[in-house]
Amino acid sequence: MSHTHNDTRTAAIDAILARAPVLPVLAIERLDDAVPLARALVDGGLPVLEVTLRTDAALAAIARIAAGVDGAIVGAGTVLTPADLDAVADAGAAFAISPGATDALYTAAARHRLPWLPAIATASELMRGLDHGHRRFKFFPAEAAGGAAALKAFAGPFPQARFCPTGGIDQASAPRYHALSNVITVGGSWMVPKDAIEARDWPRITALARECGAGQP
Ligand SMILES: O=C(O)C(=O)C[C@H](O)[C@H](O)COP(=O)(O)O
Repeated sequence: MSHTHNDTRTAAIDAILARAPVLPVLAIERLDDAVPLARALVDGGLPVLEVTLRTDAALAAIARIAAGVDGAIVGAGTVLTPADLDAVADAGAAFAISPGATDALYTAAARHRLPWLPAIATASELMRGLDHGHRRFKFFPAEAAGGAAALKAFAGPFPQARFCPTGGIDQASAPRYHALSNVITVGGSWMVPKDAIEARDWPRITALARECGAGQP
């Protein structure tokens, strides 16, 4: 693969992820929640959304948000296979994120039009991703895999790599990641509590989203 293609891919991911300090990770059970939930987050200053493929409603939710929520940039999470990559692109996702990476996904993504963010948890996984020409990665599961200290340590040997840490992060721990130069944005679900979605308490979710941006440059 050419350098130009890799640089273009890196720039495409940066252009999306750098738009907000936090990337909400959503598991949408009721399809009718998709649009109001996305609107609540956009209103709270978090326009970039990761809808995980963990629920039956996920693909339709992505399609509805892509078509119906002004200002939202909706991507897909829990992309496990090349078939998932095709499915989320067809649904209208603007990007795709995986909780890890496989050779099959690296190969498929290299030919795919959709910007894709593979995940790593260790230096060796990161080196494999760099070998495939990637420079941007999800760091998952962030808190369990060493937290901000691990990402800070990656900056030494891997200065070209930047990350979206996700997994176990909350409002209290997010600043430790935001303080690192190799963090683009921080992913998580703390601003979308299950009980708030269940109760359709969209104002509460907007308020929690606003707190994610408070104190950000
Ligand atoms: O489903 C995927 O593709 C994942 O990678 C997992 C999610 O990103 C994390 O589970 C979100 O983390 P929490 O903020 O701890 O909820």
